[in-house]
Amino acid sequence: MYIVNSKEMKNIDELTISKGLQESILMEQAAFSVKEIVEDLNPKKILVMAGTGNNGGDGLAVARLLKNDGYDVQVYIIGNEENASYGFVNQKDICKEYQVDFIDEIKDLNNFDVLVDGIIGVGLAGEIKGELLDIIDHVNSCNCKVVSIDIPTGISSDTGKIMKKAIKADITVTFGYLKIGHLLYPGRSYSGEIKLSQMSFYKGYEKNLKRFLLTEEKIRDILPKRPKDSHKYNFGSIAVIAGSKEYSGAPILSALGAQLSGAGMVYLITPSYTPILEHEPSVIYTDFNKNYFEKNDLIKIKGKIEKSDVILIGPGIGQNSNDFIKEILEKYSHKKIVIDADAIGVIKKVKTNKNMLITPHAGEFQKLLKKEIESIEDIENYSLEKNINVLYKSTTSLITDGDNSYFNVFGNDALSKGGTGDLVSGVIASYIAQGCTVIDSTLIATYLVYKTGYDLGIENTNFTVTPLQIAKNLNRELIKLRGD
Ligand SMILES: NC(=O)C1=CN([C@@H]2O[C@H](COP(=O)(O)OP(=O)(O)OC[C@H]3O[C@@H](n4cnc5c(N)ncnc54)[C@H](O)[C@@H]3O)[C@@H](O)[C@H]2O)[C@@H](O)CC1
Ligand SMILES: Nc1ncnc2c1ncn2[C@@H]1O[C@H](COP(=O)(O)OP(=O)(O)O)[C@@H](O)[C@H]1O
Ligand SMILES: [K+]
Repeated sequence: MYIVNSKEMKNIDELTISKGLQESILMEQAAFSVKEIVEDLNPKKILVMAGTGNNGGDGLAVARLLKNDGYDVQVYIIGNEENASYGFVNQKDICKEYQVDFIDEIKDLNNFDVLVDGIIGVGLAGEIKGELLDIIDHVNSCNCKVVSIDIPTGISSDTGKIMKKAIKADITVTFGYLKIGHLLYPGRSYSGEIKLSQMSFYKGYEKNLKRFLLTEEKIRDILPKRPKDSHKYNFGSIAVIAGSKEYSGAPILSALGAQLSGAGMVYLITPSYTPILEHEPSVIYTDFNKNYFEKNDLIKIKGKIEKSDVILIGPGIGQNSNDFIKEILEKYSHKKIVIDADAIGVIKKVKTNKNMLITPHAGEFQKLLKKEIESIEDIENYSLEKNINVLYKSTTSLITDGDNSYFNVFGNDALSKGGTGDLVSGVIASYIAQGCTVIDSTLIATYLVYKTGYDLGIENTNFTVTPLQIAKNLNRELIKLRGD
């Protein structure tokens, strides 16, 4: 499913209109779908708040459709009508013909049971100012159900950020395509339930789109088949190079993630003792009885690394092994490498390539970027400049190779526990070993871990789910995906 930004949406609108489909037809389609959703709320008294752009035009059309069906509806216009869009003016003229009731003052919003937010949509420019600030406060403090048209007023459709103030919607009805702002927090929570309505937009533009929502359907398409006539080396070998005296649990979660999701051989190499074999005896285990890896340890593990199709480096490795990590990244840059946790910072010092994936959370990415992340483009541009694949881990995770990006929205707070990331990187390495591309492996792994965490949270509570429990239950999603 495609995701667009405001510029792409504008281009799609314009291209559709250039094909001969009039703007008023699109507006009627948009308004009709909003009207049906408002009707489902069984409202007695409705207020449509209309801005003076096309989002307001949609709002006016909704008011007219509701009025025509006998609903008690009033319209309040916000903004300067001198600069109104043609769509707004046209809809206002039609509203007058249909005797829609306009009010020029709102006293108590609690007199209405449904508010329709047709104030500003994807045309939001800059921060909210002036009288609208108070109106938004008023809307957010009332008890009515709020239905936002296209995107809640005040949420940037490009970043999901609140542009000073924003309306908190119960339902957002959006048209044709999801916008980035619906998927990234805080926009994601301000949007409430999102309803996507079909429109007659010209689909020819879709070839230019490069952002997608990760769906179960996509995972079904890319999940590898396991041939019956096979042996362990058909499913790849992984060298998990992880851990330190301080963090001996992280390697366990990574190795379990790799072993319990289908890899053929998992070598776990840690500096200090890690009781992995108590969890899973099939892992091939080595440690060096020391606190952290040093550069000269490389010679001892060379054989295992060279036998492996994939290297996973970083979980629990600490800050003292940077020279060792750098050496591995340089020497084995021809192999697929998943670079996680403390190993991520080391990529600043090496030449990177598309065999590599980094898996930073927001804090780790900020350190790489040396500034706050302003938008999805910051992550995509970094991926392009560094020529590296990125899994940006957050409440909405982004998976990108710089050219195409996927949003994963399956996770929730059941995952907000130390160790979830270690598990994710292990599962990613597993699917790379099984022959999937780095990006597909990241899609599959994040889907499996997040969805399993989500489902376990429903059964047990999000308080109690642990990464180990998720690791042991990865089979559940796989059973569903296989269709057994
Ligand atoms: N043109 C089309 O084909 C379609 C457009 N649609 C609607 O049109 C909307 C986009 O319309 P527009 O491009 O006219 O833009 P909007 O109506 O979303 O926003 C522009 C209006 O908001 C005001 N505004 C912008 N930033 C502001 C700020 N910071 N503070 C206060 N006021 C601000 C502007 O003065 C202008 O009146 C979509 O979100 C959607 O609702 C739908 O009807 C679907 C079809
Ligand atoms: N509230 C949340 N909603 C969705 N995903 C979450 C949430 N909290 C954590 N996650 C996911 O859980 C994982 C945590 O990874 P990370 O912070 O690296 O953990 P660790 O380093 O302790 O193993 C990431 O994939 C992140 O996207
Ligand atoms: K809106």
